Amino acid sequence: MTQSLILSQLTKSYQDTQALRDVSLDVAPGERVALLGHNGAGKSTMMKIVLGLIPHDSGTVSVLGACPGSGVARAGVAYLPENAAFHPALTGLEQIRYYLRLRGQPARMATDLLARVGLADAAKRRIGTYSKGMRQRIGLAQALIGKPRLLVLDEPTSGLDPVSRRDFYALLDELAAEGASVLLSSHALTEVEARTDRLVILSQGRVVTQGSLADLRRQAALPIRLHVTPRDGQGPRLAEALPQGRMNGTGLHMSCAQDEKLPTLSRIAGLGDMVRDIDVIPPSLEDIYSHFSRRDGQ
Ligand SMILES: Nc1ncnc2c1ncn2[C@@H]1O[C@H](COP(=O)(O)OP(=O)(O)OP(=O)(O)O)[C@@H](O)[C@H]1O
Repeated sequence: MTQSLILSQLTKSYQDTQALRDVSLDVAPGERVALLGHNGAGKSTMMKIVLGLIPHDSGTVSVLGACPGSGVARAGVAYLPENAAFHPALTGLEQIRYYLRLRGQPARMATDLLARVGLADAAKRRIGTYSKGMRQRIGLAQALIGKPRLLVLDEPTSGLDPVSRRDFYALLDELAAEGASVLLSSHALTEVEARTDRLVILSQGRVVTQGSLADLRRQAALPIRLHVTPRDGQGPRLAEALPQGRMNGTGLHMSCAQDEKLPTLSRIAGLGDMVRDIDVIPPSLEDIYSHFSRRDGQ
């Protein structure tokens, strides 16, 4: 399968700042990839290079099999900037019709695009009266013009409420199922954990790790946390039987290495009627992200 995006040993410096160092990354058709990193990690620089807005210093970039910024790449790539600005006096319908005309597409497609992003009811209202989430949806409707094969989305859900975020990711799921590739940056770790296929952690311009959450979890090999709830009146006995744990008002908290999980669980199960319940809490993406960022000296 031809990859939608291939970055190979990409570097980029601005005067004395090295923004990207030897970055290699592929995105396949239908794949949703999240780019994670602290402020200044190089996410926007990477996106600008993919869009053909700035040149890179060395390495290679293939966007839909073509050079970034070429006719083929521009026709197949959509971009949603973090703070998309629109004309406040235009209605959503007028704004999208305008973009359709610019892209040489029939203006009548605007109604369908607005319905797709959940703005059918607000289509005839001025954008100046829209909430931030609604403006973001206008941005997404604009990005969907011409059925893009690669969507580049810079912090697309910042400032959206939880329901709008869920709707946004549901729409990305549909686009990915139709074969579109998605490269998005985000600081909202919990949502990308559940809604993307692969995570790429960028730190100081370098890819420190990438993979599915399960891959990253394996690589990080962080301890698993266990929460053991005692039966009524059994707390003191449980604390004595599991001295490595820490008892608080809700139960006993302890942790163990990944490869100790099953033996530890069977030991706890062997405590019989002292135990009411066991919760196994794997490391979250926040834990994994901090682990890799710390390892990189941040
Ligand atoms: N035009 C520029 N001139 C000089 N330095 C720049 C320029 N643009 C970015 N940089 C520097 O390059 C590095 C990477 O910046 P970039 O904007 O790509 O990071 P980012 O990961 O997108 O950050 P954020 O999460 O804050 O948007 C930073 O050190 C930044 O200061």
